[in-house]
Amino acid sequence: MVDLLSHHLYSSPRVFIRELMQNAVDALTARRRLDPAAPATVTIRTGAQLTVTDTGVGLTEDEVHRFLATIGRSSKRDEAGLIQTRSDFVGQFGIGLLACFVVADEITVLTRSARDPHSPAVRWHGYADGRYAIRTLPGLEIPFGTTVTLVPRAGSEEWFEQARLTELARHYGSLLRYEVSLAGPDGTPVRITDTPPVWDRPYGSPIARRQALVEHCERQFGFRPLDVIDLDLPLVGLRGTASVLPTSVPASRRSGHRVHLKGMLVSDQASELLPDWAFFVRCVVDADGLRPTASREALYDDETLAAVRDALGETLRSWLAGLAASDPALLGRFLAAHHLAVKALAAYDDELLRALLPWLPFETTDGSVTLDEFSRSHPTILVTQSVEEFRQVSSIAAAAGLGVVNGGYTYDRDLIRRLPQLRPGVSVLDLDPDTVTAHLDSVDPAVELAAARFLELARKVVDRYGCDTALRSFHPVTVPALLIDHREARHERGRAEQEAAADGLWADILGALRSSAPRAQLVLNHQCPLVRRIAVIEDPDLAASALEGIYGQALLLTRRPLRPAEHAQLNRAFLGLLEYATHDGPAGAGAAAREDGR
Ligand SMILES: Nc1ncnc2c1ncn2[C@@H]1O[C@H](COP(=O)(O)OP(=O)(O)OP(=O)(O)O)[C@@H](O)[C@H]1O
Repeated sequence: MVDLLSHHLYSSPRVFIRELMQNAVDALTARRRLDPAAPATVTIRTGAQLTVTDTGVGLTEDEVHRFLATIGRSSKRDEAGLIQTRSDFVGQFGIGLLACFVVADEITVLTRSARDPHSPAVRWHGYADGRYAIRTLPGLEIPFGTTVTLVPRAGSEEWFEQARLTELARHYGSLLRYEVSLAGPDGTPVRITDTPPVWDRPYGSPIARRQALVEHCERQFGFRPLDVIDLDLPLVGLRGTASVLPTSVPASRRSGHRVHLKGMLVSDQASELLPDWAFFVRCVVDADGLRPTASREALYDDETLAAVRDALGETLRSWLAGLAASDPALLGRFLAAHHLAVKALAAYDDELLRALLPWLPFETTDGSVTLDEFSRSHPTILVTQSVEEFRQVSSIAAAAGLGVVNGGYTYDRDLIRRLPQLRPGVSVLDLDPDTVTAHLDSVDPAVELAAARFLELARKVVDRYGCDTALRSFHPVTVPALLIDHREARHERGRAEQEAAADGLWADILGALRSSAPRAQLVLNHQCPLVRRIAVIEDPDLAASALEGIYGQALLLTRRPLRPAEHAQLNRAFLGLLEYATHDGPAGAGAAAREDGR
């Protein structure tokens, strides 16, 4: 058991100093309960051996047998042996001292109980193989308290080196609530504790306090925060700060928070302290009411932790909502870095959305603007389902005066859809192909009639690809045609292709899935000079090849990945046109172009 609990429980030998400091501090807490005026110091001395001396409650011989010498026993539980989360003690499991066996073969504890002033001091020797020996020392001149001595095992000397030990003791113990100091071989003590914590110190002014918190964040996390938010949950005795990162970090590179329990650092990587969406802050907190796991290296994931997570999330949420009113410039800088996190949050929170709506940027046909701004010029907002759809229609829709928002990014579509609840008078519609075509100018009936033969041919050519044809007039004139297509139409084409390639039962099943999805539409642009020229080509084969080319180009304009059948179509169209451009016959396109000087 000694081996299991010392070598296998902890992630690194370095925790032994944390366990020693923690036992000393708990002993001081127990002594102060007996005598609030008792001295309360912990002194660590290192050299050939390490000693940790406290002026704490000490142990009687009987207690040494019961608590120190028995694995899993602790004097820090209640009468029934239950762990009291809200007690003042850090320890609770009765195994911490065993961490010392990672770096030493032998632990010596010299202790004298303040609880029973007439009982003599006791010296206990514990060995890594589980044996122990006890000796009582006559006389009462040894002061109350305890000294633990470790002699480094061969190979573990590095952990006893003064500089390393100072750094470790500060890492774990800087917020411990009693004074801890450390002296090296020359005997000069340095302070380990740095209390009260930076957020609880008295300052001359709020500006001075803020400056101190900013500098503290720079030291702890290495960045200058946009803002520092106070965290305070009296119910679990939690206090601390959340520092707002100045730049965005990918959610996948999220790092955790520094959590102290009753002053002792439990983890500097605790990500479970805050909700997932709060990846824009790094926290340092000290709490009384949270529980550590047995290795004291992580937080125990219980209901209290869940409630703390919610409550801290609420603190951040109200900070955000408050910022809109108190410091819009800061909010602007914050959103420039973290709008994705805020959108994630606003997607589930009406109040926050209402507060932040004027500030959240969206990609629209008017550029990157807020929805409030956008809805002023476009009371009907059209939303695309995907980024490709947006790219495909945005220039044409903008030219036609339509207001389109890119709904393809995570959260954006959900947020836009909630806009009418918050801004009555604004309507939000999904952008479908019919909406776009309806807004493109129709051509004069006479023009349409004149182009009837060409349109008929176009219909025939693109029908093969499950697509309808229309002739419209729109800007920009350099675009010969627009392929308007939605997801269901693409899906239906894919299904039809599979059905054609399949046989027997499978074809029947696919046939049964046939849907009446709206067909894609190739909208030819009558404003485009190229289309006008193609419309009057006499040779039907050349006209068909040109239409194949136009369809292929419109397909490329959609910027979506092409399916094998679409690649084949492009290939055919390209080769067909090359064929015409290069063959020598009298009706050859190359010859025609040469003749009229083009
Ligand atoms: N410096 C000390 N002064 C007084 N008693 C001590 C001291 N160190 C250890 N003890 C006694 O030994 C017991 C066992 O210590 P140990 O560190 O193994 O466990 P713990 O502190 O109770 O719990 P945890 O495993 O959570 O650290 C303690 O409960 C305490 O009674």
